[in-house]
Amino acid sequence: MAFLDLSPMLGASGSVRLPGSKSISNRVLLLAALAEGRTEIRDLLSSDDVERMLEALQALGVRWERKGETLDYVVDGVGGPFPVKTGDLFLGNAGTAFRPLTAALALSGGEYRLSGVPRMHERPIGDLVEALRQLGADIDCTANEGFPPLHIRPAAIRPGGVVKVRGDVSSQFLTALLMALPLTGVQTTVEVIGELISKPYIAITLELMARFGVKVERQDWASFVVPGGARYRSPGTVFVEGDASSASYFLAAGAIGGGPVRVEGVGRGSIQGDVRFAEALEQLGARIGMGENWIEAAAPASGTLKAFDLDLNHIPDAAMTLAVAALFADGPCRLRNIASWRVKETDRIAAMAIELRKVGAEVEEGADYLRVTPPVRLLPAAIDTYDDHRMAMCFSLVSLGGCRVRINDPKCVNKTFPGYFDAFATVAQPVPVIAIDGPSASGKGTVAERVAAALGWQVLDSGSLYRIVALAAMRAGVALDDEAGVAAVAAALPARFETGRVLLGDDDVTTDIRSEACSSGASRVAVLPAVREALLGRQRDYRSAPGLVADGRDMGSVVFPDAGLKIFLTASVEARAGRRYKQLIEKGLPANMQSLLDDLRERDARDAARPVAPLMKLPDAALLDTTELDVEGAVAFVLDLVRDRGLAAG
Ligand SMILES: Nc1ncnc2c1ncn2[C@@H]1O[C@H](COP(=O)(O)OP(=O)(O)O)[C@@H](O)[C@H]1O
Ligand SMILES: Nc1ccn([C@H]2C[C@H](O)[C@@H](COP(=O)(O)OP(=O)(O)O)O2)c(=O)n1
Repeated sequence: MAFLDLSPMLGASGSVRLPGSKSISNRVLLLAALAEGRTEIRDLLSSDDVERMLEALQALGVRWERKGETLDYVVDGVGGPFPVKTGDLFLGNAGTAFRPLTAALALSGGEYRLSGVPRMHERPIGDLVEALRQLGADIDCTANEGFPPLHIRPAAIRPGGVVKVRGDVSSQFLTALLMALPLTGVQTTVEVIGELISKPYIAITLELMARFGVKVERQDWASFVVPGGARYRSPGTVFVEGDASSASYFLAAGAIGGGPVRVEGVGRGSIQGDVRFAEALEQLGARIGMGENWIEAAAPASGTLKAFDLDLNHIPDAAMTLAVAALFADGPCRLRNIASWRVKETDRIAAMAIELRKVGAEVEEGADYLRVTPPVRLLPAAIDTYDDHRMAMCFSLVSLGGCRVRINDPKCVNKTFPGYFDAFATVAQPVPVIAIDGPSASGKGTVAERVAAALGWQVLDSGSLYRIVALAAMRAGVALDDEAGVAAVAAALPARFETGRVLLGDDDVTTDIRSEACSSGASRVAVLPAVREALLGRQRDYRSAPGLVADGRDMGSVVFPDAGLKIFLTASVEARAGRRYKQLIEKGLPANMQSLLDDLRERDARDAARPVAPLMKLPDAALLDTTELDVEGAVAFVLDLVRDRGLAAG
């Protein structure tokens, strides 16, 4: 399974230009297709769901063209029902394509089959089919009644009068019906049964229909009159606003990670209901700024988000972002009136509960609510995303808690936001790492410790972990070439570092691990891939604010490939043997110059030749040869580079 590892972040600030709104993109495409005249659409969203709509329109005889490599399209409207009267349409998991096309095709007088991915076939559409049947449409649910796939046949449509549709499962049924009804040319009233959910999405529908010349008369949110003789007419050019739901991740990043983070493409003038996510964030204490076409969020003055109890029916999609923001609140939070989550790309209430628990939260799941109690400390976890773009985007925010997080199947964001993780990387600042790799006795440990002390950062002596593993394996009687056996020792290693001391269980092994037996043992267990894998997460957990200096052989290549500074520290083998000799004698340990030289040569060869994580100078590492350089000189070299790259704050 493909995954993306996000590093622990220090914070977030900056600015992001949002991709186009999915809701607006797919509505505008359909309206432009049904309208008379040519419509120019600017800044259309480029994503899977929009692709599905474009393919379907083409198959139905609508001519459209993309202007070069831009996000601007031209659609030649067909001025009524679709001209192609038969078709077999695959619509993936795009609800914003499936529902409106179902309604428009049911009233188009042709024979069509509509299907999608397996999850699409689990998402209800019965209420819409029922409403269309009241108009005389002939629609078959070919697998299970109430669910796609669908088979539509030509039928005598009886428009006019009153059509009833349920509004409490998905507001897309009402949207679909309203957008299709002008095809009949007859005045028809739609009455909503049950409390209409997600009203702001209906507001988008009405606003866009009006721009295409059809004004629907609304009485409360209960009944809607589509006028007779109404026809869609192209308004000429339509600009697609930035996606307000996508904005929520960046605004939350600003509120959690210090900020300010600004999103451009939505603002005060937006017709999307999800801009009200900013108000919800404000209730959590975030500081919000807003202009005509931008919104900005920063952390509360107190630094911590306030616990909340909110009815989120009006912003069902952006509300998912609040479930993850709850991890950063100062107490238990409740998200209410979110039952529609259960019929989205996945059962989002269930999925959210499972994944929030993985990072340490206590979660209570109800039919239409979630209660999230934030953990004292976030736990690193691999997050499953359920083919749901919003799950993937939401959980990227965990990294802002200074906690690494793995996102499984990160490409699912392509549904609405293919460049999401790149955009996230432009506002989130990873905890900085200096990776110092090089051969034995080149001075890595000494330099790493001094640099860390100068910066006030954490330090990781990764070699000592391999040494402790070798010692623990020898003590447990596990042969050093028994890969599974040593890996098991490594995975459960009860090792701790305490001010200058190394402890294995309750034993102080500070001196023991420096013995020649442990040095050569470490070098032997370090060639075993399963051992390296077992120590990977443990090493990455040393990365915490304000920064980390890590030394070893593969700090820059494997453990922290995104390190802001990589150093390859080396010296001639004679110089290194001389240093090691002096070091051992000073510690009162036995030492022999010739055997140290032989041993270093042998270990250099083994470290460089092993197939996993071999020792080498990476192309992006700075070379530091200390054969003729003292410790102070080496430390100054590294600190100069830190300054040049602006790696340390202040
Ligand atoms: N640039 C240097 N010049 C001289 N001696 C050094 C230098 N860097 C380190 N040393 C000494 O060499 C010895 C080995 O260094 P150490 O940090 O343990 O190496 P490593 O971690 O690379 O095995 C230490 O006693 C250290 O003081
Ligand atoms: N990141 C690391 C660190 C050390 N190792 C191996 C290499 C060495 O043989 C042992 C011990 O490492 P350490 O840095 O303590 O060894 P030296 O003091 O340099 O001899 O572990 C590794 O493979 N990967």
